[in-house]
Amino acid sequence: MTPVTAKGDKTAQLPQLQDARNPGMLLDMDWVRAARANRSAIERRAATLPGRRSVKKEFQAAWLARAISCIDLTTLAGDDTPGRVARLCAKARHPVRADLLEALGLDGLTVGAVCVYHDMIGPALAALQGSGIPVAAVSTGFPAGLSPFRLRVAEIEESVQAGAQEIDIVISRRKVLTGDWQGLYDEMRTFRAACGEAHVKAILATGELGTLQNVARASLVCMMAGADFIKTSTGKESVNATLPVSLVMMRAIRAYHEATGYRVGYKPAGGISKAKDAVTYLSLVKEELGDRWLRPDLFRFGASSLLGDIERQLEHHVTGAYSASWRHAAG
Ligand SMILES: O=C[C@H](O)COP(=O)(O)O
Repeated sequence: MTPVTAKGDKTAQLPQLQDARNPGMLLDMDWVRAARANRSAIERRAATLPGRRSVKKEFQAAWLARAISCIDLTTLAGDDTPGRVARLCAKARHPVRADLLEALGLDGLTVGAVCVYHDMIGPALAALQGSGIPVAAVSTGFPAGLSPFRLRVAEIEESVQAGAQEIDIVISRRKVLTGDWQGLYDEMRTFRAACGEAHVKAILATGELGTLQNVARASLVCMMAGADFIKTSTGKESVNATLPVSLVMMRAIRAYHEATGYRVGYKPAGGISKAKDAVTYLSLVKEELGDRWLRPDLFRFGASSLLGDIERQLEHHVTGAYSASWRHAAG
């Protein structure tokens, strides 16, 4: 077995890099209108990604450990209970069996955050106390974002008050579909202000935006309005995170960084449940945005069931055998 410590990324020991938070800028409609997305070229490029052997076998464990450190371990179900959230948080603290972590030289590895509905912020905070793992709350009438605007803003304020350090808001899809970019900008700006010190992730719900061009434009508008992260999906749309959408959003992030100097984070979410898909996403981030984005302050997976498969793969890396997937139920 190749030790991760040899040449791999010891995620748990990464120094925290502190970038200035994206303050946003005035809405630049010329830039928004100029944003284009060539669907066939993007789909061609995305189709080549999963087949490419961009991660050598000996580094796979290190990449999987990095993926774990970037997971927003999520439960967003109507039947969530404090008990379920406490179990998820225990998994967030110890995402991989201690003997495997020790064998890999990765003591102290945790996930990036735990993501819950507002009602579960308290139980999550209690279960994560002292761990340094932030609690993220979905907000603004998640997942549809169709409750009265005043209530959506109040929901953010209540979640921040309750102790959420990250707020995942949903944008109004109709503002994108009707080309109301000023309306989207104003809404996002208000959400960002309501978050205060809490970081805000803007969920675009890309599966409901119609075109990749709309995805590119909505990404730019949300960043101009001060989003700390842009996120693909709620996990509740019929189409969630995809590689073509990820390419479009990452290129918007790159363009925004080149123009303003500010780094905005990226969070693909929904339907990512296999370790090999996680590695494909990480490779794409590396190629499109560079190594600086391969850290939890700039990259997260929104996932409820990815961790179990990654743990299985790590177990295989250490022991040479696969365990049954039911043994990795939580996460
Ligand atoms: O933001 C996170 C998503 O809701 C998780 O989606 P998933 O359950 O398909 O992993």
